[in-house]
Amino acid sequence: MKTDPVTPADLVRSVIAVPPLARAADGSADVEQNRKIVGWMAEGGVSSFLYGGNANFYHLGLAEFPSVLDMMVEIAPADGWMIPAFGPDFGKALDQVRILRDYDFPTAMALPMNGPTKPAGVATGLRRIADAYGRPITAYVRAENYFAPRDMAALIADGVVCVVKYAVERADPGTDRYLSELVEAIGTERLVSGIGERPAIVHVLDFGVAAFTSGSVTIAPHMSTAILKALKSRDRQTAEALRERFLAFEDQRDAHSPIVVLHDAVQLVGIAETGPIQPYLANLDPGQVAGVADAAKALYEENRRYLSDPAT
Ligand SMILES: N[C@@H](CC=O)C(=O)O
Repeated sequence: MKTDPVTPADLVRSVIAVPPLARAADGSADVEQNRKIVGWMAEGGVSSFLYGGNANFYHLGLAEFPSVLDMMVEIAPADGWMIPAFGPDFGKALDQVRILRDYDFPTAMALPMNGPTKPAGVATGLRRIADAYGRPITAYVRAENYFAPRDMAALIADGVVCVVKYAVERADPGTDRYLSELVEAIGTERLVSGIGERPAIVHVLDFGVAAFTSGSVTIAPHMSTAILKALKSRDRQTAEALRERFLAFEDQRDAHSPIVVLHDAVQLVGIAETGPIQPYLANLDPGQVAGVADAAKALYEENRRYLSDPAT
């Protein structure tokens, strides 16, 4: 498992997978099923695994936190970069990074707080959390002006933040003044696109961000890895043709909850038993299952076809 400090090169060596967290029927994190998920992605060229939103870390309590971190260490591939998350509120974040100090993860991600915040307060909070952790943290922005670009530049310059995951959704990802301001303030080498395959091409090729995170890579790791490869060689046409195959599944995720659909889809296609999702989320409603299963199986099948013949 990677334990040395994060460098810009780490961000581009693999798609940064954001997998679900499989749980056993009793609700405990299931080591063997999570190992299967990681192993499947590793076969597809993935070596970076971020346990954050899709693993529903938002609702992970303090008491369970160490056992889930232990599991991440246990299932990490030899060359794997495992990134846990903490938060989203400041108090839980501080408590969790005190636990994280006992582990060798080189960074951990601050989940974005979807509640009362001010940009200056977020900047101060991230600085205090990183101080308590004693290591640089990964920042995650999902909402316009969550933090000020100039504050983020200072946090990076001071070694407080080592990666920024950008996930503000736009109808047209090519029109994004906040992202432009962020690029202007912090550059691109520590900035990753954080909304999966859909906006990744525009973020990487047009805004210059370094790489991208993905949930659907859990279903189709070989094709997602191929998108990263195409982006690295600035082959937009290949990247777009591959991305097209993800969209029906991404539509299901957008329609019913990206986290829940991914969690249940991994089981529906037979990669692993993901089991019950932690409240306050809930598994798919019965009426949603058929549509999700169809789209997930189609994506999984596209990946299998790609694997047997990348030219198709
Ligand atoms: N939210 C995106 C990327 C992960 O953070 C996804 O699930 O595809």
